[in-house]
Amino acid sequence: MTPPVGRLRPAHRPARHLTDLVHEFSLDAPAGLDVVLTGVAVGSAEVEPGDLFAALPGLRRHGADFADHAVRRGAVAVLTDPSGAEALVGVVDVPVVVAPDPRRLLGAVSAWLYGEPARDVTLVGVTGTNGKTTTTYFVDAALRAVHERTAVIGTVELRVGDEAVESPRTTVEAPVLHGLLALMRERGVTACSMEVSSHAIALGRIGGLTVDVAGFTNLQRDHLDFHGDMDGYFAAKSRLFVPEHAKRAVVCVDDEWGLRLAAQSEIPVDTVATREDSAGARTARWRVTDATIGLDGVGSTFTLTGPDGESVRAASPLPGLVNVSNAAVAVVLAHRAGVPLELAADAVAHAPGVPGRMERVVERDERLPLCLVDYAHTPDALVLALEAVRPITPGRLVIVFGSDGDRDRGKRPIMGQIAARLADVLVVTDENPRSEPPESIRAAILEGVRAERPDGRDVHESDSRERAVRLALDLARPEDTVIVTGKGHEPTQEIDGVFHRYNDRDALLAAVRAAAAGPTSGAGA
Ligand SMILES: CC(=O)N[C@H]1[C@@H](OP(=O)(O)OP(=O)(O)OC[C@H]2O[C@@H](n3ccc(=O)[nH]c3=O)[C@H](O)[C@@H]2O)O[C@H](CO)[C@@H](O)[C@@H]1O[C@H](C)C(=O)N[C@@H](C)C(=O)N[C@H](CCC(=O)O)C(=O)O
Ligand SMILES: Nc1ncnc2c1ncn2[C@@H]1O[C@H](COP(=O)(O)OP(=O)(O)OP(=O)(O)O)[C@@H](O)[C@H]1O
Repeated sequence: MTPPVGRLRPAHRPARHLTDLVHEFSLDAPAGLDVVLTGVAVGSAEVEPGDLFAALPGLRRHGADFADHAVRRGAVAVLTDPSGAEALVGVVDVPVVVAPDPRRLLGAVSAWLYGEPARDVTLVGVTGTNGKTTTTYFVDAALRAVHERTAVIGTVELRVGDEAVESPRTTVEAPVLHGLLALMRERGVTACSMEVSSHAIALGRIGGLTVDVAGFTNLQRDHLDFHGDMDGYFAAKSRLFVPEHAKRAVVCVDDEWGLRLAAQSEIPVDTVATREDSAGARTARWRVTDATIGLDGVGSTFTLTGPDGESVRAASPLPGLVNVSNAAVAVVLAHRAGVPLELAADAVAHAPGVPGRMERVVERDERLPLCLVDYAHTPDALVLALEAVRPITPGRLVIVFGSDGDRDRGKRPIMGQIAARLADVLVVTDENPRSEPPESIRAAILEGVRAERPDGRDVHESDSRERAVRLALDLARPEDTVIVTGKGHEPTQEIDGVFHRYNDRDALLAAVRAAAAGPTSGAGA
């Protein structure tokens, strides 16, 4: 897939006067200076000629430190806060406009610059710890049933109509978002489903955006390094469910967080209970019943019943009960976004696979085990992924996994313990170690593994993810299942500031080719 740089804006650029911007948003600006703005950017490396550069105060640096770079790349004006403006005196020779909190304003500024493109697109936004990507793709499948051209914004890709580029993150910065929406308008795309991360909400990336329907999947332990505690994390998520950002909501009430969100919501809410034993099963407007896991382990069927007695027989095309949940939420989201219920259910049932989400890379045959790639990288997601795979595994369950560096350290031993409890053969390896020593991350995981399995039986460690995958293939017999978790679709592995091209699916396929070519020597325990 094409890397994203330079491919995200409409061909016909806007042209808006800085003086109009200053007037519209009551900014502080030097008198008498005007320039024409044809775009907006938040990172200096993404600046294109004619852009307004937003120099924002960051967690580590101030964007004003990079204004010079932005101007050299062609920025014609800078939007910043008072301390940025002070730092820029005599540094850049373009107009500097000042707002007390430019990050909060940036979404609205971007929407204004591009002529409010979101108004021309039916928008579904999905948030929650797990299931955003899967649900977003299911929603897209349903939207396609009534919209000729659709778009997807999320972790895996940015897709507008038929064109897709790699996504830099789950939810792009506000200027990129509104640029994408303008591109959609230009290309006749009339519906978009997007993932909304908690970081995006906290950092104002959804400023200037009101989605038609906002969806909530669940809240589980993750990102506590950024949000502090679960209440802080919940508070960030719930800021999507306010009139400024969403017209209505579809909230999964399988957990207490969903119930809490629905209870406090100021916008109309459709609650969905996707398990008969879930927290909101008795009170939810929409309910899933009769969920049956398919015998081939591929999909599941279920009945979805609505508040007005409507009922459809529906299906999830991916294994596991979590995907019943994602499919049910997606059907209700698409229905509330204007897709007839039966049509939405049918489209979700036939949705194509989602890259890196329970993706079947190698099918079981007389020589090879079933091999899957899954993005589970939180304790809860790991439990659910392993539980989903067990029923379709006649032999042993072999897992290759690790945990990210520079992120929530507390979950590492927990992940180790879960893998030791629910899988048979473990290959502990690296994920994205980032700035941390990879061996210390593995050591923390192995501590959890030992707590569950003190004799260290069938536990292996490898300092190379490629070799770990190969080792798993070597160890597995045809009746076993190999599942590689944690990185999903990711096209790179981040080690010490360098992004190496790496992908679990490719590594599995390479390991299969190597196995076909002859015996190998993997890295052992
Ligand atoms: C923790 C976090 O989200 N940080 C975001 C934050 O960065 P920051 O405050 O640390 O920025 P900084 O490095 O101090 O720099 C300050 C300013 O200088 C600018 N700058 C910096 C360097 C440079 O060369 N040129 C330049 O212009 C930066 O764009 C920034 O505006 O603001 C920046 C833009 O203003 C974001 O790019 C950055 O996201 C970073 C890249 C990131 O990795 N974010 C992740 C954690 C994230 O957002 N993840 C979620 C998904 C989470 C999940 O569900 O798994 C996502 O939506 O992708
Ligand atoms: N509804 C769900 N509840 C719990 N776990 C889930 C659910 N849906 C998917 N998962 C698990 O979480 C993993 C990530 O799923 P998905 O990519 O759809 O979520 P996400 O919210 O987009 O994650 P991220 O924000 O980290 O990209 C899956 O690979 C699966 O193991």
